[in-house]
Amino acid sequence: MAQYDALLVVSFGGPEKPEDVMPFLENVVRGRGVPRERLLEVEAHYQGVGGVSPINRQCRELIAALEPVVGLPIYWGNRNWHPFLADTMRRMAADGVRRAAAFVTAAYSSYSSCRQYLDDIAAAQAQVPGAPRVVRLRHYYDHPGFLAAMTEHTQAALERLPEAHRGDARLVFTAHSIPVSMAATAGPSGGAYEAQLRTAAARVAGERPFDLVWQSRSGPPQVPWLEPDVCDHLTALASEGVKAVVLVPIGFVSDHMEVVYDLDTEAAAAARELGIHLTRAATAGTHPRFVSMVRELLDEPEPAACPATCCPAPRRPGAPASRS
Ligand SMILES: CC1=C(CCC(=O)O)c2cc3nc(cc4[nH]c(cc5[nH]c(cc1n2)c(C)c5CCC(=O)O)c(CCC(=O)O)c4C)C(CCC(=O)O)=C3C
Ligand SMILES: [Fe+2]
Repeated sequence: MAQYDALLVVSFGGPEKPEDVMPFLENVVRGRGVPRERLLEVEAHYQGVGGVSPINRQCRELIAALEPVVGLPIYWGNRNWHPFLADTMRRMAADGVRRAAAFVTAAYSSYSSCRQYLDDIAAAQAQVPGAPRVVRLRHYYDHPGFLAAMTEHTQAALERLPEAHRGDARLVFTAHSIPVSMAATAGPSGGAYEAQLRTAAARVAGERPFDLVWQSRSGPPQVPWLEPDVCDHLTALASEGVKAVVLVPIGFVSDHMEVVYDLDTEAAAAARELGIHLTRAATAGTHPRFVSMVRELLDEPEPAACPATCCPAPRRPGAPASRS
């Protein structure tokens, strides 16, 4: 069993009031070539819900659920909004933390879902004299705790469909789209983001047929991203005669903005228009098996660090090679 003296929860971060929204978005897209129009559109999604992303509250709820289970002091730091990782690192150093385990709220390999978090942890450590050592807990997309939570939530979403449609409803798994080039270099030998998602989706689907599609595309339009988009896929399913769909956001671990806007607002409207009965499975959130998974990960031997070559930062013409 590895010995840690603290757990560090590392997340994306989100705005908590209307004035936070633009500075948060600027942090997310700095040097990323996301068109201004796309940014203003996304700003409107956040302002439409009062300028408050659900993600910080969800992190606090996860930490509250972890507290009685992990038996360690828990710290929390974000990449893109308060509490920022560097500020948290400073507190950890002041509290005398020497060796922390990091639990990242992203389960899969890719630059955006793995390496970028590691780079941001390292950048925060570099800013803080006496910063603790940080060991990132392993990827957990195939952990029985994560899969049990998603399987139970998928079953519950199936049961929310009208009874006559439950038998032949299609399971449609979704994850954040990423640039095709980023997908190609994900993990130690490439393609890991999609392969891991497919593994997790197949385990949750069991005997049922399923599809894996993409959501929340960003970036400049001339750059290819993973397709099909979930709304286009619903259109295709409707033309095949599919009458009921359960959306399963297997790519995320809480019901944050990408889930409540892109699925519960946009995809739900598309389904209504197409005459498809649609329900959406909850993400892992604070499901007890997801919470106990973190404890189990802490009890494992120290995981090997990712090879330095995996999930490289994408080359972005005109942008600095790396932000951190
Ligand atoms: C793989 C992946 C995950 C899953 C792994 C993980 O969870 O980390 C994820 C999660 C999230 N993405 C989020 C929000 C945003 N992502 C953006 C933009 C981007 N995402 C990307 C990838 C991912 N993103 C990429 C390649 C970009 C393009 C810019 C770049 O190359 O980096 C933008 C910019 C505006 C736009 O959407 O165009 C926003 C606002 C939120 C917060 C939700 C909330 O506030 O509740 C969360 C959890
Ligand atoms: Fe994102």
